[in-house]
Amino acid sequence: MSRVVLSDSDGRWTLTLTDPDRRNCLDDVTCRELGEAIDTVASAEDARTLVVAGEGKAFCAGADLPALFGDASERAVGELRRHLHSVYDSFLRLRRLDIPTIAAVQGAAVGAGLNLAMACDVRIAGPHASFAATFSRIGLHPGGGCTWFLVDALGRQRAMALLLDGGTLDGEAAVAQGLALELAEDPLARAQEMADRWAGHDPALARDIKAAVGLAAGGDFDATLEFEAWAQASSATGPKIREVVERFRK
Ligand SMILES: C/C=C/C(=O)SCCNC(=O)CCNC(=O)[C@H](O)C(C)(C)COP(=O)(O)OP(=O)(O)OC[C@H]1O[C@@H](n2cnc3c(N)ncnc32)[C@H](O)[C@@H]1OP(=O)(O)O
Repeated sequence: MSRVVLSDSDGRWTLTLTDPDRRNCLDDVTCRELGEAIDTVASAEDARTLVVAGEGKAFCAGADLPALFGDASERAVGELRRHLHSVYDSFLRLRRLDIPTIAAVQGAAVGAGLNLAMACDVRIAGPHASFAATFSRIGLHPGGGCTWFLVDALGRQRAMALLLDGGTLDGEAAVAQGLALELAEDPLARAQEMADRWAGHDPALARDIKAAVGLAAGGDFDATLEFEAWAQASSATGPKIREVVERFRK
């Protein structure tokens, strides 16, 4: 049975991890399916938004520890690194999607599962959500972009403390610290409502806003200004802005 289900409603895609008994943890099979699903969305011409969700109690329990690390001590570091890279590459492809992506986090997002949520543009936290950067607690150096994601969302000091503590934020703390956007009783419904709204934009506008925010978050102010200038000029020929301009024309 498939561990990842993809559905499309007029370009508003939803990707769901469907292995609740194992808390949607990630082994090679799940990662391959995740990668294929993300590639399908990337090549869908009608794609406007993507919501990522997990079935059951947990959003994603991170690496299937026995499957990924069970024989780690017998493997050469270089070989293990290549394997981990392929695991991470499968879902970090999410970051390369040029459409807005939203994680609906209803339960625990742990380790690589936290990274999966962080690879989305926005996170909506349910009442039982938790965001666990437990790598150091289980003796692993954080991987899969976790340090970048946390510095980006929390700032250097909080990221450092969370990573060294191997700590967990509940939904409320995640929202207060900027790791999640908001709390919702039903995070999937809220994420889909948001996606419906964003899917109403001209796709080029949404894509360019995402690209500009990406540049801004990368810290390159001049490149952001240059990009915004180009993208704003290019959007200025669209029908919506013309309609608004006409309304104000004397
Ligand atoms: C390269 C990447 C590195 C990383 O990602 S490091 C982080 C690795 N992940 C973890 O350390 C999280 C481990 N899991 C948990 O802490 C808990 O689970 C949860 C908080 C996610 C959920 O707790 P609860 O709802 O009480 O479920 P349950 O009884 O612990 O688990 C249900 C079944 O799921 C299996 N399972 C859960 N997480 C993993 C995992 N990460 N790898 C392999 N199996 C996992 C269990 O063993 C068990 O199985 P059975 O029902 O047969 O007893």
